[in-house]
Amino acid sequence: MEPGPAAARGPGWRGAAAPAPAAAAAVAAVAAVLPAGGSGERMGVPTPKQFCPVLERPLISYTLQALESICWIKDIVVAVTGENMEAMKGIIQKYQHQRISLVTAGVTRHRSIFNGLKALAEDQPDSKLSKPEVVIIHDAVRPFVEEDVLLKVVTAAKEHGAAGAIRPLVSTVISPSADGCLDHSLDRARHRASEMPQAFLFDVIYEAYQQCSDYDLEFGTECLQLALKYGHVHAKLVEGSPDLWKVTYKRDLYAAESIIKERISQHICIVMDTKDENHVGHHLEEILKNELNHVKVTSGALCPAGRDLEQIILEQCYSYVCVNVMSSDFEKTRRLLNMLEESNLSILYPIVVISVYFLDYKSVPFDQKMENLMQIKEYAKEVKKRNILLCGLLIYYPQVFCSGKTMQLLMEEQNLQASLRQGATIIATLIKERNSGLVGQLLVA
Ligand SMILES: Nc1ccn([C@@H]2O[C@H](COP(=O)(O)OP(=O)(O)OP(=O)(O)O)[C@@H](O)[C@H]2O)c(=O)n1
Ligand SMILES: O=P(O)(O)OC[C@@H](O)[C@@H](O)[C@@H](O)CO
Repeated sequence: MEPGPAAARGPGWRGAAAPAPAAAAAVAAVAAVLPAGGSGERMGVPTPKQFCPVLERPLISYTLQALESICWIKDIVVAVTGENMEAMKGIIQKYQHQRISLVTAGVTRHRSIFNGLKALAEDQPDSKLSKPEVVIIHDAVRPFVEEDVLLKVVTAAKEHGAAGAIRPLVSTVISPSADGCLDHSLDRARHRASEMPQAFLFDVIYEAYQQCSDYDLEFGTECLQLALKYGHVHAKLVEGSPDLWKVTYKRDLYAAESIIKERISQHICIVMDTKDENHVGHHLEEILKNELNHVKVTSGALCPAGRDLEQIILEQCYSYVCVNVMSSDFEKTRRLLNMLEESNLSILYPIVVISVYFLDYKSVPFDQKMENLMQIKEYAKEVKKRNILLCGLLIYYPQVFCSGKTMQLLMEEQNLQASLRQGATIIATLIKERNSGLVGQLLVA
């Protein structure tokens, strides 16, 4: 077994690990076993699905991050095949996962889980981990597991001996006859789908696996059934959320990527160095707030010393709009990128940085400014290596607003509003899609 290094953090992590909720603190010790030794045949690709990339990061890393962000889970045991052991160690190292121990998977899911439990049992010669009171079993390919459902199944397992998450059935379950016709169907309203996480008093599930028949180890798919059959324990069933589904087919990877993109696009920070309420950046901020319901739009300054910006970075914001007015240099953007790189924020999720230039590109000669703006291509290539997606956005900002010539002011006001609305639409799309194919591009509103 290989313990892993210190952890990286992602959305949902708030600085020092949150204190354990009272109910969890009532459980003496909790560990988790993650079966991750499958081949992912139904995914239809050579790479086992737990290692398939989602936003250029292996799927299993999201599940590890979800579990390691919960401070009352003391140890996480992951079962992987021998041929994937080095790859798994590399993932733990790259994403700085913590409290991870690796064991060799079995040829079936139940055998993998059993190997994970043996690592936690103190009756094994090479066991380095202490036996938990309660053990969580969770498929490594179910990345969207939240603390509340884990706490519910752990608390229920302490009382009942076993507990598992369930979901309403989407399709009706039927039983075919030998000749391939309908024999009977089950009343869908009286049945549920068994999902994960599940939790057990360690002794209940470990003894069940030790008594388990070879047939059950080979063909079984339900841990709760083992606790019932061999331990006479009727597991408590806990309603789970829709996001607990198991990534099984390719479509599930697309769904997982969409959910992750949606989650990290919920907060946009407008970076500008002014408190002037009439600053055009504040108009852009207002339009973004109106365009994007349920998205938090805040503003942060790079100086003095970017203190409030540092707080926004700590709050795990992954989307930044850096506002430059009547300038085409990179100084502001460069300083923002330096702060983001120092924060290590982009280890877990791609950060989008949009460098916005308000320029009167209809009346100001383009040559010099354009040359500066084209630097973005090279700069973007550089920061892409650190998972930062940088692109530029040119928003038409008539000079009349600077010279204050009121006679044209009204005429140009509508043009500016149109540009700001189009700019906000482009910003929203770039942040939502997080398409690495657009890095280094200069878009025009
Ligand atoms: N011998 C096995 C088989 C499966 N699993 C794990 O059990 C979980 C759920 O299993 P499943 O979705 O069936 O994964 P695969 O067996 O990889 O998928 P398939 O049946 O499509 O091959 C996955 O995290 C998988 O890696 C495991 O640890 N050991
Ligand atoms: O059979 P699979 O390996 O695809 O899935 C294993 C489990 O996730 C599945 O059986 C759930 O119903 C929970 O027990």
